[in-house]
Amino acid sequence: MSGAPVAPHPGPGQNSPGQKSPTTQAETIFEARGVNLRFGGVHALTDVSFGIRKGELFSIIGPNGAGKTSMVNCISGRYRPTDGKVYFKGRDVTGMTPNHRASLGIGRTFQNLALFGHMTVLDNIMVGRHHLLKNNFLTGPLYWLTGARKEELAHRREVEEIIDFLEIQHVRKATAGTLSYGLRKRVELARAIALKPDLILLDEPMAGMNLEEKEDMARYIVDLNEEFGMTVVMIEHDMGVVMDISHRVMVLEFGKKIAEGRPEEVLADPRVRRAYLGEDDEEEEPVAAVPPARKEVA
Ligand SMILES: Nc1ncnc2c1ncn2[C@@H]1O[C@H](COP(=O)(O)OP(=O)(O)OP(=O)(O)O)[C@@H](O)[C@H]1O
Repeated sequence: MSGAPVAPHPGPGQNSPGQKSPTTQAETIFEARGVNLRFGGVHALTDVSFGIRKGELFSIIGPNGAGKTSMVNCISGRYRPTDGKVYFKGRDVTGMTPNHRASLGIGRTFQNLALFGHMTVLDNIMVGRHHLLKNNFLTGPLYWLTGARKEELAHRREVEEIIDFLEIQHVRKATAGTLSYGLRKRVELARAIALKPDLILLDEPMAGMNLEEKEDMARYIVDLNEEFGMTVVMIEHDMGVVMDISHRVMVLEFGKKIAEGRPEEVLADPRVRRAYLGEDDEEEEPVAAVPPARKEVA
């Protein structure tokens, strides 16, 4: 375990009555310690520390340029912190490549769609699952003897389950590039789930969606978290959705963490109101009307 920090977070009593509590005595699945990230003179992240609990739906919010994508890239391995450490399942993964981290269980979707537009939905979802297959080109010729066929069938079954879960059966044979934006986002999510990550990073999963598409996507994300048991880390600009479905929220501003906590705590935080939402201290209005859907789901 290399002296890694897997201290349990304080759990009981942290959540509102009735709210599902994955955080109760949950272990930390990811931890950032003193992360700094610089691009020349730009300080994208300054001394950011936080922990994500196993089974949690954790959101990162902040104004444009606050460092949200930079932080997610430090989790996925796309960026390496200039200083500081990141830990996944108790292992120091700071120096690991994105592929290595993916093989340990970190999956992601992108802010801008990254599908193969000329391939079918099914093929897009199958891509990348190869590292999950035990049989390879050496055992391939012994297809009927080595269990490769059985493995392929099981593999397809799982992909079909994901297709059912995201309700994209009707487009499974369609070319990805021909689909509506909302559907393509869903296919991208399907592909990320197909890698069976323990922690999934969702970069603006609802960007560019209409209200109905957003509601659908929010439901899929909650189900993914609750039914598939995946830890979810989400960047999302739609505050209503973030506050509605997240267990905890971290707020960044100019690359620094200015708040972290349950949605209601973050909403009430004067620094968040002032800095992120541009409100005066005297302002009495609530920051957002937040329907308690998350609590009903529980
Ligand atoms: N590859 C890069 N090279 C240079 N500067 C970068 C790079 N990536 C991010 N930055 C800078 O780091 C800062 C944080 O950017 P980042 O994209 O992480 O913010 P963000 O909160 O995700 O913003 P947005 O909401 O607009 O996507 C910005 O000043 C940005 O210009």
